[in-house]
Amino acid sequence: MADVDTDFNLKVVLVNFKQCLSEKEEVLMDPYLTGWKGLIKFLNNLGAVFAFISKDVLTKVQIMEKFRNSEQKENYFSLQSMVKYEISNNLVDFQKRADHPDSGCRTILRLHRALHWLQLFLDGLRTSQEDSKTSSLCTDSYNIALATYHPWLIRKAVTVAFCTLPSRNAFLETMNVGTPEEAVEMLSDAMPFIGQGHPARKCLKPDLNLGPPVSRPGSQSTENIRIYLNYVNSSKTNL
Ligand SMILES: CCCCCCCC/C=C\CCCCCCCC(=O)N[C@@H](COP(=O)(O)O)[C@H](O)/C=C/CCCCCCCCCCCCC
Repeated sequence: MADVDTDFNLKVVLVNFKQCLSEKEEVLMDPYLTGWKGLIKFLNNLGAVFAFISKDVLTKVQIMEKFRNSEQKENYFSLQSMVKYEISNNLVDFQKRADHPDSGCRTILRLHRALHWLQLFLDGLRTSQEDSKTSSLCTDSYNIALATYHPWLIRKAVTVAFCTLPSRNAFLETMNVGTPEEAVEMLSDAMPFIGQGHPARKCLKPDLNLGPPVSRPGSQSTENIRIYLNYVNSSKTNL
């Protein structure tokens, strides 16, 4: 189960996400979840105001770890195998949260949206002026990537939490990759890869691009992925 200790190093987290992509262009679940556990460490260091966010992420990581420790673990080896398995076996609620309230498809979709927030936020941090407010950077990224999926109460709570964030430079230091300047340099190296490269194309894009279908056009796998992409892009995905 999720073992989330206290040290955080953004470089290590990014390496975990980079390792998500297999040679066959599958997104591998275990390094993906390890990457998330690294991010939880960071959230835990931000103090009590952020506890509700880190608890939500931890719950979602634990849902996925439970699948990976179950008899069906092979079906949850990658995001592609998960989509294939859950959709073929009617394990995803499409209309309302009902028989499968915590499906892997639903849970991963929420984690992916949050990674999109992270991508925007890190890019904002990297390209902003030294005196920029982290709360504004956070809010702007949140409004683009996540706010539409959250109810009013969560949006308000998040906005309040953002106001407690440290300054931009203090923030860059918490990455544990050296001085703020070195952190910016590291982010500059990492952003192309986050934006278009390995994990990005598969893990960080808001539309959850699952990459090339694992089998031929017209096959059942392709159809499953098409169904999942419709689910991701549908207006009802907040169920
Ligand atoms: C040194 C820079 C490194 C930055 C590292 C940042 C680390 C944090 C990374 C990501 C955090 C985002 C986590 C957000 C998860 C949101 C998942 C979600 O949408 N959950 C909602 C829906 O779930 P269900 O109820 O449908 O199961 C849930 O309702 C919301 C719960 C809590 C609110 C989440 C708000 C997220 C705001 C993102 C900001 C994170 C703050 C990070 C501060 C830098």
